[in-house]
Amino acid sequence: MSRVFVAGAGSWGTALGVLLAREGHEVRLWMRSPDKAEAVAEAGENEAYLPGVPLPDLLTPSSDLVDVAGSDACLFVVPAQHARHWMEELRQASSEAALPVALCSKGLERSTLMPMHEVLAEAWPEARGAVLSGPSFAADVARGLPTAVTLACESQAERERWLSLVSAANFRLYASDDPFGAEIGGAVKNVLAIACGIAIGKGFGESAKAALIARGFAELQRFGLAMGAKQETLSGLSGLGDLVLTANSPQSRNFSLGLALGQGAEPAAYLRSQRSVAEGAATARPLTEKARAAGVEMPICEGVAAIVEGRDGVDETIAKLMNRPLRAEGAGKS
Ligand SMILES: NC(=O)C1=CN([C@@H]2O[C@H](COP(=O)(O)OP(=O)(O)OC[C@H]3O[C@@H](n4cnc5c(N)ncnc54)[C@H](O)[C@@H]3O)[C@@H](O)[C@H]2O)C=CC1
Ligand SMILES: O=C(CO)COP(=O)(O)O
Repeated sequence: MSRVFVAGAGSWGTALGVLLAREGHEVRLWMRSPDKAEAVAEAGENEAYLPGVPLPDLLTPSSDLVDVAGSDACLFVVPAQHARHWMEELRQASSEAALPVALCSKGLERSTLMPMHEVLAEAWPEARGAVLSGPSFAADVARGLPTAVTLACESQAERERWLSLVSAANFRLYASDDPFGAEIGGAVKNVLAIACGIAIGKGFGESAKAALIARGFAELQRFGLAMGAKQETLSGLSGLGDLVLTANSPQSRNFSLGLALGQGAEPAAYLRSQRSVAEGAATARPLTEKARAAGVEMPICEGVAAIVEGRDGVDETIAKLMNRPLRAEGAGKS
């Protein structure tokens, strides 16, 4: 039995905490508010983020960051735009310990354009980072439905430790030595899922969505390869696998955001009305800035960035995409 600190008690942090506690690990599920931690403990359930899932006895809700100090491992599940601050806090609370930290958040930091493992390297340099990513809706994992995801880190010994810690009967981990590639897939697919939601919200139908998935995947590969990710990672669970899941289901917050935008919702107002995070909204711009700096074209992601930031309307963006010069298919340069 290990002691695991789960930083972030949204739906995914709670589902992962429940999974580990069911496997016999002692879990501290950290959230910012002491009142909320008390209410969750009393209810025996995280009603706000994962309703209907009883918390196992081995899971203790906590608002105390110092609990990280005695832990064997940390799952980091705080939304990407708040990650740096909480990594710095965890570093202090853990006495700068070289704790194994699995990054489970999917996004790029807006102010620096960095993926989470680069943020971790700056904010908590002693931590030993890994990436846990793949097609996995929190509600599915919490219900014990069969799920497979990627666990990526450079050290083989660390990978093996993570695999034995986090694998469970219906939660299958595949090992990868490409943490950067695993992160890129998760960050980009959220932006593409918004595009697919928009297509459905506009009433364009399944054929249009399939075209967006295929051309979006070409963008994901172009960008990932230019950044040094491995092709096998991009076409694996954390890339193509998660794109297929997220781009096809209203269970996805990113897809649902797109659906609402396609039906005429105003981006900022819609985002303000949501308790849950749709990471693609904040990641779209840093992603496209990073791509442009690397000379990689990502027209679908550019369109999403313009729409969610209110710089362009849905109809204008679609017209621009459809009027691009005709070209050969393939991931290529553009
Ligand atoms: N929900 C899912 O099925 C999955 C989510 N993820 C990723 O996990 C990460 C967390 O998402 P969810 O657990 O779904 O969150 P959520 O959308 O269920 O809840 C948002 C969480 O963010 C917290 N939060 C808001 N402002 C904050 C701040 N300033 N500092 C710290 N925390 C703050 C809220 O308290 C809440 O716990 C995201 O990067 C998401 O992409 C990854 C795989 C699956
Ligand atoms: O990352 C996810 C599933 O793998 C969850 O997707 P959403 O954040 O769009 O709900």
